[in-house]
Formats: sequence, C-alpha cells, structure tokens
Amino acid sequence: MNIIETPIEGVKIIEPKVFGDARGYFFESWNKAAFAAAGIEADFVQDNESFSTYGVLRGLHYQMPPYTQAKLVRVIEGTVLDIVVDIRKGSPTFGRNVAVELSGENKRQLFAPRGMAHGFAVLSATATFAYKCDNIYAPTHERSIRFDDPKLGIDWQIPPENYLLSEKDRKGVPFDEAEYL
Ligand SMILES: Cc1cn([C@H]2C[C@H](O)[C@@H](COP(=O)(O)OP(=O)(O)O[C@H]3O[C@@H](C)C(=O)[C@@H](O)[C@H]3O)O2)c(=O)[nH]c1=O
Repeated sequence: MNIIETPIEGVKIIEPKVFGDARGYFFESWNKAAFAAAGIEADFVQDNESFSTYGVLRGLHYQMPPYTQAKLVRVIEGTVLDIVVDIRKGSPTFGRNVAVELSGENKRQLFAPRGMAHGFAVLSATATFAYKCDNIYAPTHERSIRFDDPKLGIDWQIPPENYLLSEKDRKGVPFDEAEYL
C-alpha cells in the first residue's frame, strides 16, 4: 500500500497493493493494523454504498458534533471526482479543498479525518461508491454546504446543465454561513 499525503493535514490518498492473477484481482480495502501503521486510525462503525449516474453530485456534506465523521471512501465501478473541504476552525488550510479522481480502475481510496465536508461528482456513465464512517448517521446533525460556492472555487468537471442534485444539496448553505467544526 502506498500513501500519498495531501496539502490538508490528515487527508490521505491510499493506493492499495492489488494482486492480479488469472482469476481477476484481490486487495485489502481496510486493514486496521496496516492503516494504523500508515498513520490512519479510525474505529469505523458503518459501511455505506451508493450508486449514481453521470452528473450526479452529492455534497458537500458533514455532520455536527457529537456525530462528526471520518470517512474512508472508494469507487468500486466507474469514476468520480472526490472532494474534501477543510472546515476545521483555526486550521491552516481552512476552506481549502483536495480533489482526487477515484475509480474502479485506479482503486485509490481517500481518507478524510473528522472536520471535513465531503462530496463527489460522477464523471462516468455510472459509479458505485463505497465508504466507511467512524460515527453513525445522524440526520438531525447533517449539514450541506453549497457545492458551487464561488468562495470554494471547485471545478467539478461537469457542465452545470448536467448536474443531478438532491433537494437537500440544492438548498446547501453558502460557505460563509456554514457552521464549522
Ligand atoms: C448518509 C445516509 C443516508 N441514509 C438515507 C437517508 C436518505 O433517505 C437516503 C439518501 O441519503 P442522502 O441523500 O443523504 O445520501 P447522499 O447524498 O449520498 O449522502 C452522502 O453523501 C456523501 C457525499 C457523504 O459524504 C456521505 O457522508 C453522505 O452524506 O439514505 C441512511 O439511511 N443512512 C446514511 O448513513
């Protein structure tokens, strides 16, 4: 496994060791001890999977205390542009984002520690997205920051006429009005 550090403290890209053979492939998508040795520690309590079509944009999401979540995300099939935004009060990279393409092909994973808003846009015809969370889903504590807030300056690589958003994400709050972590 190879770990790529990012400009945001704690946000890491993981390139797993993939074993290919005549049958197909195998890789460990989570191994508590190996990830801890690479500086990624989390007590995951929930696994999620979503399926989306081209242009679907989910985000930017987070939960307020005591339900903040660290996430380990990956794509099983398809390609997404994955984004994390640092919303930790006082962080030297507050308001900055990391963008990484995750796909079934590259098998990259992204670890987002607690204190990040997270979202992704689907660049392929379809995408199956899987992730682990270290805290439970708490709809009352969920928040959504407007994904296209000019202050964040994120290029989602999707023409705006193709965006497919949930009602919740259409009502995302501007970055300046968001509650931070
Ligand atoms: C996130 C979540 C949703 N749900 C339900 C609520 C709702 O009826 C349905 C769809 O929920 P949402 O619209 O919130 O799903 P979605 O927009 O995919 O939300 C996810 O987006 C990505 C970017 C994240 O980072 C995740 O943490 C999560 O917020 O699934 C759960 O039961 N458990 C969960 O953990």
